[in-house]
Amino acid sequence: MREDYLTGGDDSMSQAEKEIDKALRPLSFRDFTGQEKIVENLKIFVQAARRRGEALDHVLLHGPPGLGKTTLSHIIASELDANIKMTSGPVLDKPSDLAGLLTNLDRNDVLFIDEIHRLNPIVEEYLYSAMEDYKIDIMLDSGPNARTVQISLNPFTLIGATTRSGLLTSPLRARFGINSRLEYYDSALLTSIVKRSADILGSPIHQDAAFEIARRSRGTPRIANNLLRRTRDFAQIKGDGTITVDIAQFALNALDVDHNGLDEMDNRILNTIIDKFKGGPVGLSTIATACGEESETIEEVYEPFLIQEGYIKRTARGREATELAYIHLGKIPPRQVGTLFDSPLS
Ligand SMILES: Nc1ncnc2c1ncn2[C@@H]1O[C@H](COP(=O)(O)OP(=O)(O)OP(=O)(O)O)[C@@H](O)[C@H]1O
Ligand SMILES: [Mg+2]
Repeated sequence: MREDYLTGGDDSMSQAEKEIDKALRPLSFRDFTGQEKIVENLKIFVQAARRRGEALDHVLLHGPPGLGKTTLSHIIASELDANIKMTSGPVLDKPSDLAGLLTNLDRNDVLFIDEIHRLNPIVEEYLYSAMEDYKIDIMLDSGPNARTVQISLNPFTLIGATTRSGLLTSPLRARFGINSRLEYYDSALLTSIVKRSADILGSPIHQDAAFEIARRSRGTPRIANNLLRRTRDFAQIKGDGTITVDIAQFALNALDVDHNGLDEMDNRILNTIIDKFKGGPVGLSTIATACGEESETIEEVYEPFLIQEGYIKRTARGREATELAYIHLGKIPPRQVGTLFDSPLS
């Protein structure tokens, strides 16, 4: 499989970190832990497409960051024995950027478009005929001589990834034959991911330590791997290199990951809703301003997990803190405050 990166990559990571990240990335369906139903289906679709010698149907992968959308896309291409070209929505400025990519695809190759919800609408429209009929219009010349010709493309598979499937237009969404939503991972799955990663890094880890990291990773493999790497640093400096549960707890506390796995921003969001807005309901942009974070980031990264774990509720009037959020922060939920003062004698 050949991989072409047309995006700049994540500049926030050092070269060494990128290398580690690459080493930890599962390369086949077999290495990919969890998301069982999605993987089982994809295996069948990939096998069937291969048997027919056809391109796999277009695939949309959506779900919160760090759950394995990019990883799965690479795996799909590799299992198809196809090349993968990678780009992302905001990078494709005009139709000609997309045309350049599409005309360079070999038969049955994969084109991966990350953040597909951020495609320019003109580029998006241009994509429709490419996805549907493997055909695009190309503009020749300009001015009075301008004319368009239609050219045929090699059959290809588009894999689109997004953290915000709600922002996709319905015509685009309808053009994906396979549509999969990745879910948060449970602690057992994350424990095995942590153990596999520790193994690759050559770091001895105790089972209860792997579980501790897993359970405090917000259901997300990327976070689990990051916490493992940082914990490994603590184990090497403060211990003998073995990651024990004591080291894991020490490291996680030092990293501001609380006992339920909520990080500093999660807690700031909950504290804000409760202390500044009486528990809500309060609008997203108001929370964002009060927390000093982008609304988009809160909605994409923090909120889905806080909702899934039952700390906040989304109502028509905004976000509300639940009783669990009060208890988590050691505060008295409003309903109980009422009952404290409602003396049965009065
Ligand atoms: N199922 C899995 N098993 C093992 N490791 C995984 C799994 N899913 C993800 N990972 C690890 O987590 C990291 C993040 O995954 P990936 O980059 O695929 O997430 P993503 O969904 O594309 O995130 P984003 O929305 O931020 O682009 C990968 O580098 C990989 O090492
Ligand atoms: Mg990704």
